[in-house]
Amino acid sequence: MAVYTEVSDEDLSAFVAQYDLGAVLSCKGIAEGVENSNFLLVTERGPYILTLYEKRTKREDLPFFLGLMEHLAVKGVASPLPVAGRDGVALRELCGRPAVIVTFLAGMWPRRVQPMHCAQLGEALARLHLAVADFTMTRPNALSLKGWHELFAKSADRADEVAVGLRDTLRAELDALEAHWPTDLPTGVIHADLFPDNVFFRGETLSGLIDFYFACNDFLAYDVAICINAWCFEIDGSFNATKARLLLANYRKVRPLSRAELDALPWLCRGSATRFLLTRLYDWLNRPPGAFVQPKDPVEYLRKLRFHQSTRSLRDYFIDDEDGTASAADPA
Ligand SMILES: Nc1ncnc2c1ncn2[C@@H]1O[C@H](COP(=O)(O)OP(=O)(O)OP(=O)(O)O)[C@@H](O)[C@H]1O
Ligand SMILES: N[C@@H](CCO)C(=O)O
Repeated sequence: MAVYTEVSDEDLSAFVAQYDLGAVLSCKGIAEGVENSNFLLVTERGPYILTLYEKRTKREDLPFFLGLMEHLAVKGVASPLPVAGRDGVALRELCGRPAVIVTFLAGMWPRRVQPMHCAQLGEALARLHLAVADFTMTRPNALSLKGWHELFAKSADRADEVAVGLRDTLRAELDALEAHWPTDLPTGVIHADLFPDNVFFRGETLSGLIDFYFACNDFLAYDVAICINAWCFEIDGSFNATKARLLLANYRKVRPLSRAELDALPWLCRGSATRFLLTRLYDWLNRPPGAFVQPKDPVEYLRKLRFHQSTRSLRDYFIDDEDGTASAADPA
């Protein structure tokens, strides 16, 4: 559970009094997420989400994130909308943290990802990429190559506490990524953290996307790679090619991927695996004492990285046709 900052009843009432939301009926810490402190806030006007932004969400980035959510609402992408106080301001302060109330999105994230979830995700991701094409604010990706090196430097000495040989693996992988990272693919605003717990479904239908706090400008295909890693592996670590094909095929129905983007996918997947391995490793080694949070397993992403490093790479699964179309053949 991620509640790093406790909010007293008095502070909460004074905070909510700045909005036209009526009185607070209840406020409970949310038992999910690792980045920020989230509360389900119920007022006389209904349910909302109260977020207090913690260490990794920089104050100066918040206008970009909130502006993006407002832009998405205008474009009809189902996602939370920041709520402004009576003074018209959405970004406020609570308990010494930047804080925002956003609208509540109904739905549940899928606990067991099925192929049909991946199909809908592919389409929603492509629609998101099209919807942000005219969003004018920008934010560089702080968690790309340079940021990975910085995270590695902070964790290298203790990396082998998590897995023997991890330090050498990461050093070699960062060198390989430096040599192979693409330079001129189509860019735009990406979600950059579209894991199953950030995609809501009502019944079997995708109902919305949340958690835009890693959104940034980067290669659009890198977002696809992040989703392949987050959605298309099974609990036993095996890659599910059916899910990946559905994700890609439905993405490409809305936003075609160029040959260059398809060719780059294996390296984008390795980069994405390295990115989440590094942040999970850092968080694992730097767990705040007493915080009500379950850190995510770094080794899960080490396994995904090893998969992408292996000869049975993505290319073998579906990037094998001359024209870049997905292949149906599974090279068993
Ligand atoms: N707008 C919303 N509507 C409904 N539920 C929400 C909303 N925003 C957040 N939640 C709930 O809070 C949980 C945590 O939110 P969120 O994913 O934004 O937190 P986080 O700390 O940034 O987590 P993550 O580890 O995914 O980065 C979600 O899984 C969801 O249950
Ligand atoms: N989605 C991230 C955590 C939130 O940044 C992970 O699973 O490592």
